[in-house]
Amino acid sequence: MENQMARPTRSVLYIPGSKERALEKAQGLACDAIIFDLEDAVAIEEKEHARSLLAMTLAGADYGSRMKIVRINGLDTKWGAEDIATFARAIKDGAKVDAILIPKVSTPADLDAVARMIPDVPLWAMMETALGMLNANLIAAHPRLEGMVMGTNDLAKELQSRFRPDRLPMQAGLGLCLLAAKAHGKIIVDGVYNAFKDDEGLKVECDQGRDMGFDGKTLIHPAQLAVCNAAFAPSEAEIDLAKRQIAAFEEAEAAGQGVAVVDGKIVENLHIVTARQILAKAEAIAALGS
Ligand SMILES: CC(C)(COP(=O)(O)OP(=O)(O)OC[C@H]1O[C@@H](n2cnc3c(N)ncnc32)[C@H](O)[C@@H]1OP(=O)(O)O)[C@@H](O)C(=O)NCCC(=O)NCCSC(=O)C[C@H](O)C(=O)O
Ligand SMILES: [Mg+2]
Repeated sequence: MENQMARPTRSVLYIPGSKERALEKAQGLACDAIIFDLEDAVAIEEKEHARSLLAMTLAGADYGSRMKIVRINGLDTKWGAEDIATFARAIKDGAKVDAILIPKVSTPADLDAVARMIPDVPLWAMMETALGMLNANLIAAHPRLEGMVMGTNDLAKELQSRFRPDRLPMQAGLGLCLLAAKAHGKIIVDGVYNAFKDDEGLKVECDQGRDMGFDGKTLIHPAQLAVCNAAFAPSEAEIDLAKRQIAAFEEAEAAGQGVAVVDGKIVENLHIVTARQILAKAEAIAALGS
């Protein structure tokens, strides 16, 4: 929870590393984090171009406080090793990269392999294989891991499941990864909503992810930012309730009581922890100015 307090990750926008205009536009978009993608969003014939364009962009462009995450190709592809070598060099030379995101992580050994090749940079894991779901606890425990990203498209492909607005087929995987991330204090963001012109469907999925406890959601288009930022920020009602709970609890404590009652519901010490987290998150978002 510490990471999340310090740096909101409500909206995490994918940008194909090959798209110069999108790379430029993102410097002014209201996203908390960016995944600069070299993997599935980049066509095979553009892989090398995307890698060098991205390394050059991250050496010079100003993405402000947005977290900058580079998604490499897997080490089982012909581009993975050179992606890592390029960004290890670029970071050494001053390129601003906050984390390297590894696709299709199935075991902690997948993280070890990259960790050996690029020291000192936090690693993030795409959680998108059936084996990855089953190993989520071991993956989340990895000392170099900072964050997890649900890859619901690849997971659906492996499961041979069908899209449902309630995401019933995804629930086991989402739940396992969420439990693992929370148990080990890592950031975890939800998968993408493919229908980028369907704001209503996006809102339903954002609300579900927020209700479950995700720290934010990955997105594929700038048009999805506003809905997502709103869904993952504390609402006015939540902020108001948190303040009233803290005040009521402090009053109860001063009177020698361990429990207060607000809006007909009990408030104990543990609820105050949540209330303070809500206020801290609201403050961190306000400090971003978006
Ligand atoms: C989905 C898109 C291909 C749509 O692109 P396009 O037709 O160009 O959209 P628009 O014309 O509506 O774009 C309007 C302007 O916005 C800019 N733009 C578009 N997308 C982005 C973006 N992602 N980031 C920044 N800026 C963006 C355009 O340049 C236009 O700008 P302007 O010229 O000023 O008008 C496209 O959105 C896209 O490629 N999205 C990303 C797709 C992607 O990254 N996919 C891979 C990740 S999903 C995944 O695989 C997750 C996981 O691994 C899993 O398994 O689930
Ligand atoms: Mg994927």
